[in-house]
Amino acid sequence: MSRHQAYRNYDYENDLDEFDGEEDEYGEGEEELSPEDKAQMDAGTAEVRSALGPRASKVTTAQIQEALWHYYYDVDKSVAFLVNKFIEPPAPKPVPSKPQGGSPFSSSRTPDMQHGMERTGAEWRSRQKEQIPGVFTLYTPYLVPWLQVPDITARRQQHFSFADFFQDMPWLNVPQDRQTNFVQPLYPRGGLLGGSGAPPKMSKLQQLAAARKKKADEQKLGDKSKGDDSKPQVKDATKQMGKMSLGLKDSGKTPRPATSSLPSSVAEADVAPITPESRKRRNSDLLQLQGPGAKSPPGVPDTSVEEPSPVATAAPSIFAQTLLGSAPPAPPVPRTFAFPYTAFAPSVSDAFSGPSPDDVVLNAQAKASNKKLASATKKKGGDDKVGQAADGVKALKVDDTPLPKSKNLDVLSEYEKSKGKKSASFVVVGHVDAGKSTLMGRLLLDLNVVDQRTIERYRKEAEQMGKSSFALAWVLDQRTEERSRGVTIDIATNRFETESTSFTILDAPGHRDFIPNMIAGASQADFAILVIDASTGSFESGLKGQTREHSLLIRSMGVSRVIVAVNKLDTVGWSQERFDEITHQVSGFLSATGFQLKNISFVPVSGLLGDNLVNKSTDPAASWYTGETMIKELENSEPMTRALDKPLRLTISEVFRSAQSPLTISGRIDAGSLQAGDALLVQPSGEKAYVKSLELDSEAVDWAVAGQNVVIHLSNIDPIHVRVGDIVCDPKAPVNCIDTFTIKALAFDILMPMQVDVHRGRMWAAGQIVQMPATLDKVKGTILKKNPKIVKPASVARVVVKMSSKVPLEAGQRVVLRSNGDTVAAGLLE
Ligand SMILES: Nc1nc2c(ncn2[C@@H]2O[C@H](COP(=O)(O)OP(=O)(O)OP(=O)(O)O)[C@@H](O)[C@H]2O)c(=O)[nH]1
Repeated sequence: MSRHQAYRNYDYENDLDEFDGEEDEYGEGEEELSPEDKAQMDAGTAEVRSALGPRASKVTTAQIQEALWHYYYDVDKSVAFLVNKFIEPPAPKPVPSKPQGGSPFSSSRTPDMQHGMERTGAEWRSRQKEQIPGVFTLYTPYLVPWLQVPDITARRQQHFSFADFFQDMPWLNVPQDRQTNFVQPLYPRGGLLGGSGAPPKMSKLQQLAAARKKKADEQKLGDKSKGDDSKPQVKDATKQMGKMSLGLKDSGKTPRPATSSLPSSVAEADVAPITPESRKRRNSDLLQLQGPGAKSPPGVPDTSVEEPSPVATAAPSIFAQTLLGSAPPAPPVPRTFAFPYTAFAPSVSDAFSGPSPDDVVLNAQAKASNKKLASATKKKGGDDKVGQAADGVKALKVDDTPLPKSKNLDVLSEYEKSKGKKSASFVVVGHVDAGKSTLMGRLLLDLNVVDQRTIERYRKEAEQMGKSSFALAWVLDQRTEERSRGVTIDIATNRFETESTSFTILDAPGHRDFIPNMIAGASQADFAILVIDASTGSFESGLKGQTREHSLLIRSMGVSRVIVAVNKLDTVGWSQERFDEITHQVSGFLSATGFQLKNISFVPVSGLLGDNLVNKSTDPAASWYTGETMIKELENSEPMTRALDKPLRLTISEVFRSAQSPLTISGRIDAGSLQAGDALLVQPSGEKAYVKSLELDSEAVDWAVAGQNVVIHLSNIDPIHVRVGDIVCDPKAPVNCIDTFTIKALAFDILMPMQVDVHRGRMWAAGQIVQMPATLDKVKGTILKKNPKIVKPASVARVVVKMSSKVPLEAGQRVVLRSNGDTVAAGLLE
């Protein structure tokens, strides 16, 4: 039950009913006698009456019972009380008109009352309603219930005055003798270790000892002045004391005003003033100790001059002085300390007297090439060596490798003139185990890119690992881990040629853990092959899995043409019905994703058996299909329009060492062109490099244009500045590194200000959605709502993302946003 429900259901009426009993003025109900009390009271009343005899008529039953209650049914006490108060009261004493000192608090507590104070407060209150006649009750319920004073009736009769009652309270007329005298407390004395505090009082014995010591000190000083060396032990002890009392001088020298915190004897002493001169002197002493040539290192501030005012040092305590006498004068102790390395100054200064290892290398290079690069090393010794060695290091940084020669070709006109094949890249996507790698392996086998013997070898090896069905997939899955696990992990590239086109395969992993690699593949593709597993149940599970996500991603990456390979139809007996069902469903969600139906083709295939890949299926069960083979569909696919005349942009997909260069890169040219000898800029490192040579399809070429996958051998750059995912660009029109960008994003999931991973090709960076300025109309791009708090899935929104570091990004590029392993959005940089 919630608290609100509990409050709602609370039965106030009922609970209040429980307290509707009569309450007295003190908030408590009247107490009634228990049956036992009542019986005891009745018996006690009878006993009191019989004890009083005929006098019993002079008291009422109530008075008897009150007395009994008061005295805990003690009949004798009750009788005595009744006799004294009601039957034979004593004659009233004369009451003084004014109280003579003292307090009614102490005087009014009669023995009678003190006995009676054995009842509880509640009992007192209950009794009030039945007061004994003639008893004045000054009742203060919480503070002084015992102020019920039965014997002050007389005072009441004389007009009780509160002013009199409080006459000597502290805030009124307090007599002098009752006023408080505040005595300063005794604080613990300091001074044992020379701390603060007044000089401690000395006992007579201590005074005697001190006087003796003083006398002995005076005698010692006299002896010293005479050159008397007869008491070495005392002298040693004094020396030790001198060491303890650093900075103390004899009272006769350079007196300083005594401070109130020091004992008089100590106040006579003084802390030796530490002047800049004394510090300098001390430092020079130290440097002398360290050896000739030692000096403060350059750039190190001279603290001996700049040190602030001296710090007071501890003086010997009175106790110590009593035992050992006052401290003799001691030399001032430096408060500066030498820098630790100044002690090794000679060796430091010698460090650059000879040629450095760099100099040695430079000299060797100069000898070999008859260049005089190492002129700086001619001079030996001296302070200039440091600068010269630095020059040598600088010289090392400059790569003296001759710049590669350029033919200065007009690449675009060369490209126009060339009658070469068109080149196209396609990415193979689909749910895990849909048969992507097997399909591509079979395609390469049927195209004779891979020979049958290789496949047989793979088959045997795969059989040994219990994965014989993966033999064709091994054509693409080359990594040991991929083969042992039976899954593609990274993008596998391969290439083949047809009569008209040079194709690059980008085989993407289907497993959701490797989506970033799939994104990298999709970012390089002109079109895509979407592989669907047609076997029973697999198509359905694939639709829930990566089939849909991959479709969204390739569209988001700008791929508009897709060939759907309805695979493994051999497992369903080449069922046309199954094919039609899959075609219907997939075309539905692909068109919903943004693909145009005219750009979607469906081919029923068996990657394992090779049906309808390069050759038409010979299976009679597949005779119903009259369409194109997979390879024909590929050839019919036009690659994307190339941005040939734009500045060079290439995303590095591989970095490796080759026979031609210690630094070779490969990647697809996204825009522009390049030729051997060109200068390149690598971002984000900002380092310049040169194209030593380049290759297309394993053949050396002079130039390459957008859309081609090229291998570039670089020179004049350190490999540490080049990484996979970096952008190679034209130094004259470089891509800038930014940390904040705005994209027009298609939301795959709910978007809100949140942490995201930003993917662009192989580049990855941590980021955060910091703003969502608007949701947009999908078709027109007009603003639907400004500053939405969240963006729903399948909506298009303008989103601002801030990354943790600067990365090369520019307008027109496509990025994917992922969060917690899921793709949440993808879009185009604005
Ligand atoms: N019967 C039959 N089996 C196939 C066919 N194509 C692939 N397979 C089998 O499906 C399994 C998975 O094949 P892969 O090529 O590794 O699948 P994949 O899509 O590349 O897998 P990932 O890249 O790891 O997502 C293998 O055992 C193949 O032999 C086919 O057309 N028919």
